[in-house]
Amino acid sequence: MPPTMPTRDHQLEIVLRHLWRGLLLIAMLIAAPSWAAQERKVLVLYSLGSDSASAWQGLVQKGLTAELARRDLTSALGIFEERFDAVRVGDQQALASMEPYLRAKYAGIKFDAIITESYVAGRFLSDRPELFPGAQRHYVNYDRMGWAPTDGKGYLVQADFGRTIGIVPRVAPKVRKVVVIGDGTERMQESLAAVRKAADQYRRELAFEYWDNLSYAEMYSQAAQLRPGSAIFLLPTYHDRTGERRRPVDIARKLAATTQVPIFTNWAAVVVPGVAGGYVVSAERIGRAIADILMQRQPDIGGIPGYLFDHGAIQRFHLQNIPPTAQILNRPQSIFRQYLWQILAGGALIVVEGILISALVVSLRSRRQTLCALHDERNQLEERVLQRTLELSAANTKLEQLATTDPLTGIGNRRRMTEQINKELERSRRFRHPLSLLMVDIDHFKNVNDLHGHEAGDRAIVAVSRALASGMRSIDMASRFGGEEFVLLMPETDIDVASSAAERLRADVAALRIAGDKGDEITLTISIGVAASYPDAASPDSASSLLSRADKALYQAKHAGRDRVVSC
Ligand SMILES: Nc1nc2c(ncn2[C@@H]2O[C@H](COP(=O)(O)OP(=O)(O)OP(=O)(O)O)[C@@H](O)[C@H]2O)c(=O)[nH]1
Repeated sequence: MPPTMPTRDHQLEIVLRHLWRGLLLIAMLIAAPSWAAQERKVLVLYSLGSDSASAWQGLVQKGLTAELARRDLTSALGIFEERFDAVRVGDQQALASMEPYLRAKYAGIKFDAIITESYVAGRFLSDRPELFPGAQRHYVNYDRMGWAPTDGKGYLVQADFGRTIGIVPRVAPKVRKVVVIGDGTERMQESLAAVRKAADQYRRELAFEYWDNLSYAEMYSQAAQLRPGSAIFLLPTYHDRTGERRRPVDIARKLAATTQVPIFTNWAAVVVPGVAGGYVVSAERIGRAIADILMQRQPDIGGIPGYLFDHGAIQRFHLQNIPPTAQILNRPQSIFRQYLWQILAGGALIVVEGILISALVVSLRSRRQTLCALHDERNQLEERVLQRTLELSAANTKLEQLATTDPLTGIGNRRRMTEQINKELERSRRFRHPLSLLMVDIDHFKNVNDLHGHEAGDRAIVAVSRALASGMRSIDMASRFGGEEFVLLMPETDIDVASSAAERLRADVAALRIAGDKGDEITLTISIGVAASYPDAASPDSASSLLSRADKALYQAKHAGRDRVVSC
């Protein structure tokens, strides 16, 4: 049939339904805190014990506390809980002393409501209408299909054995035989009857065998012999044929370790690692339903059963077609999920370290660049300073040279000669050598200037200076001491050698022929006064005393007629 468009009435209905849900939600949100504020007093009666021996009770409690925590009611003072511990001590023993105990304990408390967790507690309350008068009664029941209370509100969790059996051929299509494990108790037989009825519709594809009258030893031994193609459907049994009592969860564990075939069940608490699972009643959801009743909300009883499977068993028995709504237990976490926080923390650390290292690298690089720039700058500066120093030194040398050089002849001037005389006197004293000094003066030079002009006079002075300089040893020194006057210094030379040298020089100058301006030739003569200083003399010479003695000798040479050498 083709889909039809919603009518106007239908649309209105949808809007009203949404509006109603919204109002209900607001009312519930307001109700939760007001419940706590008014502090209703509610007694929850459990059929089961509260210790670790009861896996089922543990899960119910988990669901209840989780739901209360979600509603922020964990610390509400008005919630009371009592337990019959029916499984461990037996129904009758559990019931026997509960009434006087409750009457005595809660004599001063008026409960607003009593909630029973399952049949034993429910039957106890239902059989005692005078207990806790005025309290509303809520009966949660998931194990006795044939019983319904008349004095309060019943919440029957429908055990759907059709679905619990129907899931077997769906997930394990090769299974041909299902072994149903139960016990001989009245309650179990009631359940087994329902299972038989449900199994009827699968009798063409599955053969059923019922193990409800075996000892535990027989059960495990037979289970070990089951071959692939079979499956076990384990009901929550607490007894064997001999009356021995064991918890369903322990039986399930032992069976899972013993048999080679998948184990299905209708109880969430039995789905331990190795048990396949199935369509089960969830104890945790029963706990949440009790919490809802406690808070005066409508519990989701229909949502209590659901598909639940063990991941390991799915793998081991290659189960397929698992319903998508199924809850999968013991699924191994991926390495990523397992170490998510460590990975995130490690990643964050790496990022932070990366940022720090980058900052450090940037800072180091910029520091290095700054240092390089500084280094370059310093090098350039040092180079410039060196250059300037060299230039200055060269300039100083030049200045010094200029200051001590005669510009006309290029030989040393009076200043340089005076310094040199002092140095050589010092050396002469230290090395005990004689030192001779020659004072040379061109004769009648005024006439040269007058006759040939000043420029020719200059050329004559230069010619004499060269003749003197080239006529001496390399360790001797010539200087122009004044206008046409020269002083020659001869280290390590005594008066006789100096006089001979002077004679030779005088002859050299006399041999000079200097070109005049008019094509004529100029000839010159010189007069020389020689003086010598001896280190072991009675009174050691100074520069001026040595010069003075040579000057006197020169004066004598001039006075004696010029063009001659006089020693003293
Ligand atoms: N052309 C030239 N003449 C100079 C220079 N220096 C000094 N004279 C001249 O040298 C002459 C020196 O003359 P005097 O001191 O009288 O001595 P003289 O004429 O040489 O006579 P005696 O020394 O007594 O033989 C002067 O006329 C100076 O002008 C110079 O650099 N160039």
